[in-house]
Amino acid sequence: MTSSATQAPFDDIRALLQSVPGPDADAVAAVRAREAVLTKPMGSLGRLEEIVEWLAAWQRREVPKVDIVRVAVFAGNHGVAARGVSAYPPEVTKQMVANFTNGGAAINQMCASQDFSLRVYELALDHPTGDITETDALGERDCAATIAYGMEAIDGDIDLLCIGEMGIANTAVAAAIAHSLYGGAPEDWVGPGTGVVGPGLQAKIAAVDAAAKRMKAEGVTDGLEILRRVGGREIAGMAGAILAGRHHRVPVVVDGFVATSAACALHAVNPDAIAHCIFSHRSAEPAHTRMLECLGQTALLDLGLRLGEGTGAALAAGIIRVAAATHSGMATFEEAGVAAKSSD
Ligand SMILES: Cc1cc2ncn([C@H]3O[C@H](COP(=O)(O)O)[C@@H](O)[C@H]3O)c2cc1C
Ligand SMILES: O=C(O)c1cccnc1
Repeated sequence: MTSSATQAPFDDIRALLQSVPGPDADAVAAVRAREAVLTKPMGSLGRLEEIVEWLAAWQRREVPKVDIVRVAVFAGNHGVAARGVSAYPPEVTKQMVANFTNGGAAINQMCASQDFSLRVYELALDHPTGDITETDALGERDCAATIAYGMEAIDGDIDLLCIGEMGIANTAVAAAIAHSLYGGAPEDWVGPGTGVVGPGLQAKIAAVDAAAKRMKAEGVTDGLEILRRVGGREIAGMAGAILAGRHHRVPVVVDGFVATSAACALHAVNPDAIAHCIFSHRSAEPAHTRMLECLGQTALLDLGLRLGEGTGAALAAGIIRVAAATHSGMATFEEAGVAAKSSD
């Protein structure tokens, strides 16, 4: 036993990451058995059928349901924003949080129109993280506390959690995480984000390069360490929400490029820790495709989205809800008096 005096802030999180429960094989078998007798040709609902199996595995329900959906948006500010790596000024983070509260953002409409609840987690917006080109974004205690705070997104009775973010400059930070974890060239991971071009784009490439070089020079390869040193509070919060979802039978829909970087950090520690996650969409941020490849994931949608805020996740959750309702509501061949397949 480690005594509390010698315990490091990340110890509990590492223990949770290494003790993730596996899928519910009985629930998956029940879904497959029912799928085989529903009034449609086998496999004809394509990926929707896989989604229902995935829900069963992680909700641990033989008949999955998606009645209560929550969207959790984590907001943070970044020291590296001062380097001009975004097309927008850092004040926009706080202003957009107010917009969320007042119901004016894109994610508000997507939640309202689908009857999803929206929670916004403001993470020390007046205290930006350290500039990752020169120093660590967060101390271990601060990062661990933010991950723990993110775990609260799972409280109450929910069937599905969508995670999203708001934080000016966070596509640079997500790129720094990916470049530190997966190597390559900084240009492989840097894109326009909110629309940065010219000198701003060059500054963004230089910042991501410097952050990843710092990790290389210090020999840092651990996912949680990379998250705290070149990541940010909203990304740590999303990592916590993903981890809590797994331990509380709540599957998680991960939004675009920035949200995926939180999954990358966890995946680097334990690849199985994100098996209960689905990736909502392929972001128009070019490096998202490469990031998804590193995780071995295929996103559900490809709509040219490049917003964040959980918007892609909320759209995907609508489809996931329909997949569950279709599976649970359909009649079997026997119930409907429809002739089953005549031959193989
Ligand atoms: C008005 C506005 C609303 C947003 N909603 C999400 N983002 C998105 O853009 C930011 C990341 O891009 P970058 O790294 O280029 O700053 C994040 O806040 C992300 O959620 C927004 C950005 C803006 C300007
Ligand atoms: O895909 C994303 O998460 C994204 C892309 C651009 C800007 N903000 C977020």
